[in-house]
Amino acid sequence: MRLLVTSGIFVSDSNAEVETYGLNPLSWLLVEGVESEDHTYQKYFVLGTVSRHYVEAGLSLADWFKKDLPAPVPSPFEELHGVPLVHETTKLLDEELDRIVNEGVAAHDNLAIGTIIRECSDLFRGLQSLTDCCGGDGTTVRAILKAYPDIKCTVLDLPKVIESAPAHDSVTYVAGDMFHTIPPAQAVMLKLVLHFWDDEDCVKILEQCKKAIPSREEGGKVIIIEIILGPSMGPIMYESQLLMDMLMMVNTRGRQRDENDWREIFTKAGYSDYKIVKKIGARGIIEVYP
Ligand SMILES: C[S@@+](CC[C@H](N)C(=O)[O-])C[C@H]1O[C@@H](n2cnc3c(N)ncnc32)[C@H](O)[C@@H]1O
Repeated sequence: MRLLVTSGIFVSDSNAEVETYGLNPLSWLLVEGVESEDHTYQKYFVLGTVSRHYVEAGLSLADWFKKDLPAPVPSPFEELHGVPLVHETTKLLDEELDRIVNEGVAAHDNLAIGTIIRECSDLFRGLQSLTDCCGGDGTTVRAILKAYPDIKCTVLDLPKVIESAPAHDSVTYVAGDMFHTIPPAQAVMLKLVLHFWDDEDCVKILEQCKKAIPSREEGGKVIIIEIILGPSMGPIMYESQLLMDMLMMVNTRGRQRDENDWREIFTKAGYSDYKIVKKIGARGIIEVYP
């Protein structure tokens, strides 16, 4: 417990007659069953990152760097274990790991959506329609609809995800492939999607988004919620961003990007302009205009 207190996971009250330990905001995230909009239970994200498979992939990084692997270069995880992470074949490696990772990614991705809706009210205000591209089971659009019930929301994801998504009167679910076509809307949202893909695939995804939205004058935009690497939010947030960059490098073909990287991708995909709406914690919100 002393080590965990020193590492910033718990607090202790050493003035008490008997030393007592308490939760801080970090360990609070590991408490299950909290009824609060902004609370998502992060146990599975932690279990994934400390799993044998993640750790072994991290340890294989030095060998991976020295290999002359043909493009598309597999991640160290894929090279070592033979299957990619967060993929339909991951369960062939280990069913329990696959379950933990899927739960962990969902918990991580839904962390702080309430804060984004509250802090960036202009992002969704006045929107007539929105497609959440790779929107999973629709958790994000359901949160948006609570605040903006008039937006016509569509969720695009792979067929196996859409099959098990809970029905909702105001949400249209579309099973498909974002590299092929994206359901049209005034705005397309990509929340924590592009960090899974290399630059070339990001350009392809953004080209499809551009086909799905109207002109800038008609309110067309792509909303991107991702890390924008850089020290502007202070050393702790920057370290978190860099650790997430390492996590993506070891386990996926993607990475985290700084503003220059983002600008280059937007330009290659044919967009005319972008605006960083806000940075909240380690993540940022970007609007990209056709
Ligand atoms: C990390 S999750 C995205 C997170 C989600 N936007 C959120 O914030 O909760 C990645 C999602 O992309 C979906 N996906 C992967 N490849 C896809 C494709 N080619 N077309 C559509 N969806 C895809 C996966 O099924 C998964 O639900």
